[in-house]
Order: sequence, then structure tokens, then C-alpha cells
Amino acid sequence: NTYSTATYRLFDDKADFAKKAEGIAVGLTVGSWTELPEVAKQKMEKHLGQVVSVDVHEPEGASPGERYADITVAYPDANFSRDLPALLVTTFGKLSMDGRIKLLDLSPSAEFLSAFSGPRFGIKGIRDRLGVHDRPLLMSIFKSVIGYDLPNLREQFLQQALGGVDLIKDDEILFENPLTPLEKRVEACIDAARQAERETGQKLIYYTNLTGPTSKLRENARRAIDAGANGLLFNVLSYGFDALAELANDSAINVPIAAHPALAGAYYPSPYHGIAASLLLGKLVRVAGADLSLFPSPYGSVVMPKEENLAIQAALMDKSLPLRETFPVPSAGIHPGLVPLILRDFGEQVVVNAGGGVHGHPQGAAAGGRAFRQAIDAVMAGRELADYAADHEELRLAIERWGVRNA
Ligand SMILES: CCCC(=O)/C(O)=C/OP(=O)(O)O
Ligand SMILES: [Mg+2]
Repeated sequence: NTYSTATYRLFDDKADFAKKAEGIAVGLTVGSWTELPEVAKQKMEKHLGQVVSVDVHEPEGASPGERYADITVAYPDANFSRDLPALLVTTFGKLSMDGRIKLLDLSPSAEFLSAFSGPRFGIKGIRDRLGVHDRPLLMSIFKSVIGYDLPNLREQFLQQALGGVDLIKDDEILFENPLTPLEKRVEACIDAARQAERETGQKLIYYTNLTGPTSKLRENARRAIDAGANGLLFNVLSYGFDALAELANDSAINVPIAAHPALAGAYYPSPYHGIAASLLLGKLVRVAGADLSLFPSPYGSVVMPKEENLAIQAALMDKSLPLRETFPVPSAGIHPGLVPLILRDFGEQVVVNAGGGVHGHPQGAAAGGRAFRQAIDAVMAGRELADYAADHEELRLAIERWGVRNA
């Protein structure tokens, strides 16, 4: 019998946490146990959940509501199918609504994980496609795309590409629309990518936002790829992890997928409810097959605590998982002056990602991209940004506009 485990943080001022844990292990598996006749117990044993650990925390002088226990329960793989909806509903379906309890982590068994191919490219595969192995990558984001026609969209793409970015993603709010229908948008942007490559010599991946009804996702992905798309952006939480897994497991969809965290704020922020960010935007998106995972950085406009950021990165790159690593992409409100912090906190295996921080440059988006590349070069060379900016105008203007943060 193989087991997959779930770890919860349960808050309760009075509870007998060992009893609570036993109630979860039995309640979410066989339903009842002690009163079963012996013969039934022998038959049901293989379906019975097991309490693995109960770690009680009663901080000295804690205010009411702060007493908690971290509880780990093992669930027999025999109880559910090899898909993420089954694992999530088994381990945190009804329980997610039962008081102050947060799902901190899931450790699927090797048997369960054997059903998932995970990221098709991963960090190495993306770097190989770009031919860039010696520095962090740079991604830019379309800004103000709603209502743009194709020529304007193409020009906005070109200006980003001329700035030396490695990856360009649609904004997650760009859906099918009459002005920039999917195939036409892809053709226009890939054409602009080729034009920019003739000037910069740099390869580029464009992450087209994959949208539409779930029943059409595969078809729309293939339409985009047939039109030349070499990457897909996917709003994983609005569609579900299983939709992502289906796309990543489809050999006809042979392009990298970037998972966008839209809706994540409904799951991870509360210490008392929901799903930990490291599981939601780390382990689960990686198992489901995302090659990149975007999440709010610790220092931008939409902030997630640094320890949660680093826990996401650890989950995305955990070598104990038999899957390719997923690129961490700390995002939102990023500008060139934050590059020293990003590289200090995340190292080189990171994608620096910005929309406003590129398009908001005083000299325009191409200069914004160059400013980021200069900031990355400075940090990689061990130089202070302000020092490096003395003879790099785009970076100097970016620092004047946004400043530099070293802590
Ligand atoms: C966390 C996702 C970031 C995102 O989608 C986005 O559009 C960021 O834009 P900026 O904050 O960099 O302008
Ligand atoms: Mg966005």
C-alpha cells in the first residue's frame, strides 16, 4: 500500500489535537473505524488514513486563537485516482471549510507522481531554447492591451523585443477579441520577434495567453502553435490544475507554459485558511507541468512575504521531486532598481519580470528593457547599480525614475 501525505496547520484554543488528527484520518477515508466489526476492519484497513505526526504549538502568553498544531496525515493512494482534483478533494475538500485550518503541504507518493510528466522544458529546456545559460532571464509584459488593434500590439511587442528581453508575455487579462484574434495576434508578434532578432541577434519566447472554454483549450493551444506560438501563458487557478496537467501532458502542445497566479490571493494570504503559497504556486503548478511560475515578489506592488517567496522557489526547484525544475518568476511592481534584491534573494536561476518597469521608462519600452539588462549585468559583475549607471544611460534614467533598493 502506498500513501500520499498532507500537512495542515489547525488552530484551536482547546482542542485535543491528537483526537482531531485521528478524526481527520478516519473521517476523510473510511468514515468510521472503532465500531466496525473485525471482519470489516480487515477489509477496510488498506483504505484507512494514518496520523503521521501532531506537533502542538502553545506559544507562551499567546493571545486567544493562536494555539495551533501542525498535523500530518497519510492517505492511501488506493482511495483516489491519479489526478490532482482527486488528491485535493481527498485531502482538503470538506476539511477546507471546517474551521481555522490551512493546507501547508502535500507529499504525493512516487506512485501518484508517476502519472505526471511535469514541466516539458523546465529551467534547462527554456535556457536551451534561448541559448542563455549564464545570467537570469528577463521577461516583459504587455501593458494596456485591451482595445489595442494589431498594428499597435505589434509595435508594443517590437519595442519590448528591441530592448533585449528574453521572454514576452501577454497580460493575463487579454482574451479572445475581434481586434487581436488569437492566430493574428500570434502571427503579428512572432513576426515582430523575428524582426527584433535580426537587429539584436537574440532569441525570444512569446507567451500567448491561452483562453476560452476548458473544452477548447487544447484546440486553441494547437491553433496558437500552428500560427507560430512558441510559449503559452495560462491562468491556472481559474481553470484548475488538472486543465494545466492536460495541456502539459499533450505531446502536440510542445511549447513552454507559464502559470499565472491570478486568483491566488483567494487562497494563500490567511494564516488560518486556504492553501500555502509554496504548495499553490510551487509544488502543485510544477507537478501539473508549468515551466515557469509567476508570483507576487516581496518588494513590488502586490507583495507576498519573502519567506513565502523563497518557499515557492524551494518547491519549484526541489531536487527530491522526480520532475524538471520550474523557473521562479517573482513579479508585480518590478523595476531595474530592484534587480540587486532579486538576485540576492533568488540567485541566477530566476526570471526578472516587469510590465510597468519596462514600459514606464522615460525613453520608452526598448530603453526599459536595456535598463534591466544593464542592471542584471551590473549585479552579475559585482558592481553597484549607481556606479554602473554612470556610463549606462538607460539604467541611469531608470534609477532616477524608480531609485535603487538594496534592502
Ligand atoms: C504577479 C503577476 C504579474 C503581472 O501579471 C503583471 O501584469 C505585472 O505587471 P507590472 O506590475 O510589472 O506592471
Ligand atoms: Mg498582468
